[in-house]
Amino acid sequence: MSSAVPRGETPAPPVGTSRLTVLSGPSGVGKSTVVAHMRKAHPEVWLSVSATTRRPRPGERHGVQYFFVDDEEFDKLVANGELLEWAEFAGNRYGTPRQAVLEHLERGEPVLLEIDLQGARLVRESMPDARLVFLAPPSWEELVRRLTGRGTEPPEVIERRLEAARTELAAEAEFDTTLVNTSVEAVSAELLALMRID
Ligand SMILES: Nc1ncnc2c1ncn2[C@@H]1O[C@H](COP(=O)(O)OP(=O)(O)OP(=O)(O)O)[C@@H](O)[C@H]1O
Ligand SMILES: Nc1nc2c(ncn2[C@@H]2O[C@H](COP(=O)(O)O)[C@@H](O)[C@H]2O)c(=O)[nH]1
Repeated sequence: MSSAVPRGETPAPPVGTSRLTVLSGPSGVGKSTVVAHMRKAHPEVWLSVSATTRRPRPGERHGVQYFFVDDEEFDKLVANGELLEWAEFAGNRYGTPRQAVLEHLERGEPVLLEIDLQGARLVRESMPDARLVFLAPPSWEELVRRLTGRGTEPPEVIERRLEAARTELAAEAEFDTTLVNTSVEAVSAELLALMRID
């Protein structure tokens, strides 16, 4: 799949990583929606803010949903080893800032990464204690409905994301757990239970 080629990884950190949870799943399945719902009730769950070369969507703010950077800045983050993992997804690059993740893990806080399949694979290699959770749609048709209905991407980008989704759905067995996002409330509770948060 041309839009989803693993690109980058840096060495394993020395801290305990058992409080690290990685949430992946196809674009539009509802990862951000579930995480936002969960964090409303449990703000103690620390969510990593990724860097991306994607343009902000209406309402997205630098430092909140993402650190929006240009190609040159992203190159520097990679060159300086500042990313725990990074990948190209549907024409843009995305990466997890390393330092903040390690600091929160060192404090023993629950840490959540919301990243794509390639990133999840890289985290599994560098931090094998991390818990990998796959968020699946109730059906392919519902995934298409959600991604299209969100209205944030033009048709050609939706096509690229759906192409990536086929690969991601085929990789579900690589994850420790699958949660099916039929209900945001139910799946948020399941995720909290997996993270052992009351
Ligand atoms: N359980 C659900 N039932 C119905 N609609 C849902 C559900 N969960 C999320 N949605 C809707 O699906 C759309 C996509 O959700 P969201 O943006 O959270 O997906 P995502 O997995 O974070 O996508 P991406 O990977 O592209 O960032 C949104 O319009 C959201 O409101
Ligand atoms: N490998 C990584 N993937 C990431 C990261 N941050 C987000 N993502 C994933 O990218 C796609 C597209 O996101 P969108 O906001 O443009 O819809 C989605 O699967 C995200 O989970 C990251 O740091 N690394």
